[in-house]
Amino acid sequence: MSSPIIVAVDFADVKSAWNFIDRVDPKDCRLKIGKELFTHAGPEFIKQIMNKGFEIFLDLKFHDIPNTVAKAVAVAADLGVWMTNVHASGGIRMMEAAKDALYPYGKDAPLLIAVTVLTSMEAADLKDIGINVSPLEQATKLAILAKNCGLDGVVCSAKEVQSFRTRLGSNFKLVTPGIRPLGSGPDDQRRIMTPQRAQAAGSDYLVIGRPITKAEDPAKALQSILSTLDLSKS
Ligand SMILES: O=C(O)c1cc(=O)[nH]c(=O)n1[C@@H]1O[C@H](COP(=O)(O)O)[C@@H](O)[C@H]1O
Repeated sequence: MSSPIIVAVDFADVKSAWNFIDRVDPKDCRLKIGKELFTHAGPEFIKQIMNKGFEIFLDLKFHDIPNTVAKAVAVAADLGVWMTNVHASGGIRMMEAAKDALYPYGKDAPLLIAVTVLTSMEAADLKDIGINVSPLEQATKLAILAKNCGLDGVVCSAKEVQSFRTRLGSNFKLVTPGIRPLGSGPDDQRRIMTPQRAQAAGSDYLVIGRPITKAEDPAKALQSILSTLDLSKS
């Protein structure tokens, strides 16, 4: 697998999702199933996509008491997904419980990553919820906690990648949504970057949704973004 792209399969229904998935090769991208499609279609749908050879990022951003999150993460591992995530702001005990729950799965455990500061948030949004530091400062604090808890990486903005790479090392996975090719509007995203710049900054995985899923021809949109990336890198 040389593609760094994870497509956010945020379609409203299974038929539209299959229209896209059936036209894509697993070597061109991994697929992220998030709250919308998971709530609609559930684990059976994920099993069907995995049977087609796709690696799945189950993005349910668990954020709850440690016991609840640990149990949920173990169910994700039973499902056999490649990656899953929790909110770092759930705290150290929650992240440690999630990591411990994956211990019995050994090398078959999914990658466990923590969301730092959502890419839809900027300084003013943090201020609204009582956090009076910049997104970079807050994301850095949470990324260090996630690493200390033994997690495999974080979800962050590509704007934070250069700094995180230096502080957190080359093996810590940096997964970046908020990716917008030139000419695509930001939608609700605030800390955005183009695919090429995110890759050049050192992002491991680029999570891309609407620039692909809302395109007239999603499979073609994916190929067009891929053609701008260096596929020998990942
Ligand atoms: O965990 C995520 O995947 C995530 C974290 C984050 O900070 N920002 C973010 O946009 N995401 C997800 O990444 C996808 C981005 O989609 P687009 O904005 O349509 O490209 C969505 O499915 C979001 O749920």
